[in-house]
Amino acid sequence: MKSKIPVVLTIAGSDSGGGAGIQADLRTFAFHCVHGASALTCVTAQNTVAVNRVDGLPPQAVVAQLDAVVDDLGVQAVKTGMLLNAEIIQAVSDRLQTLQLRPLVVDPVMVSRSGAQLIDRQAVETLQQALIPQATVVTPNRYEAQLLTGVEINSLEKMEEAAETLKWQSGVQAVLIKGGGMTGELRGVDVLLDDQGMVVLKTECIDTGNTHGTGCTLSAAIAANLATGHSIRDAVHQGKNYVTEALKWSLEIGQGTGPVGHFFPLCLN
Ligand SMILES: Nc1ncnc2c1ncn2[C@@H]1O[C@H](COP(=O)(O)OP(=O)(O)OP(=O)(O)O)[C@@H](O)[C@H]1O
Ligand SMILES: Cc1ncc(COP(=O)(O)O)c(N)n1
Repeated sequence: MKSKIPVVLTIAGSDSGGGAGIQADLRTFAFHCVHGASALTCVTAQNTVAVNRVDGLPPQAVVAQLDAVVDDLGVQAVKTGMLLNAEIIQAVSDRLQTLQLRPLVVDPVMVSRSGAQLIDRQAVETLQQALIPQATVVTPNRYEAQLLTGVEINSLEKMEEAAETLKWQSGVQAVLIKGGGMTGELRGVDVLLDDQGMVVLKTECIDTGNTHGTGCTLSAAIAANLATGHSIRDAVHQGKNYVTEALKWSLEIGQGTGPVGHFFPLCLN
C-alpha cells in the first residue's frame, strides 16, 4: 500500500541523551504522522544533567543535508533549533531564502535547561537579522525573548510587550513567547501575537521537574501542524495542547531534568 504524507525538515543539533534537539523533533513528527527529515548542525554530548561537549558541523555540510532533502523528498514545512554559530545561521538563512522554504518555524535555541550556552554570542545578531525575519512563527522562551528584545520579562504585560517588540523589529509573521520559565501563575502561560492580534495561551500547569525538550517539542509540533494545513493559530494551539500532554507523561530518566513523553497515549504499560 502506498501512502503519501507531508515531509517536515528539522535543522537542529543532536542530543545524545535523546530528550531535546533532533531526537525530540523526530519523535514529535512521528506522533503527528508526518515524515521527519533532518539536517544536523552539531553533535552534543549531553544528558539530563549537563552538556559536556559540542562539536559543530561545517556550514556547507548543513546546507548539503538540506539540499539533499529538498531536491528529492520535497518539504512541506521546516523548523530550526540549535544552530550553534553565526556561520551556520547565515548559511542556513541564505539557503532558506533562496529556496523560499516555508512555512518556517524558528526556535531560537540559546541556553539549555541545564544552563549551558548553546549558541555563540555573535550568533544572536545573525539570528535576528538573517533568520527570524523569514519565520512564519518564532518561539523564544522567556530568556531568549529578553535577549532578542531587551525587554525584561517578569509579568504578562512584559511578555506582550516583548512579543510586540520582536514582531515590529523583525517583521516576522507570528511571535510565540513561551512561559515555561515564568514563575507562579504564569508558569506555562504563553503569549501569541499574529496578524489577528494577541492571545494568551493557558493550559494546566504541570507539576514536573522533567521538562527537557519542551521547546523543541512545541516548535516541532507547530511545524508538523502547519505542514498538514492548519492555520498559524490552530497549529500553535494544538502544539501547546500536545506539549501539555507530553509534560503530563514526562519521563523519570536520568539524575537531572528528564524528557517529556512524546508517545503518551501509546505507553500505557
Ligand atoms: N510546567 C509546565 N506546565 C505546563 N506547560 C509548561 C510547563 N513548562 C513548560 N511548559 C510549556 O512548554 C512549552 C515550552 O516552553 P518553555 O518555556 O519550557 O520552552 P524552552 O525553554 O524553549 O524549552 P526547552 O526546555 O526545550 O529549552 C510552552 O508551551 C510552555 O508554556
Ligand atoms: C541539541 C539541543 N537542542 C536544543 C536544546 C534545548 O533544550 P533544553 O532547553 O530542554 O535543554 C538542547 N539542550 N540540546
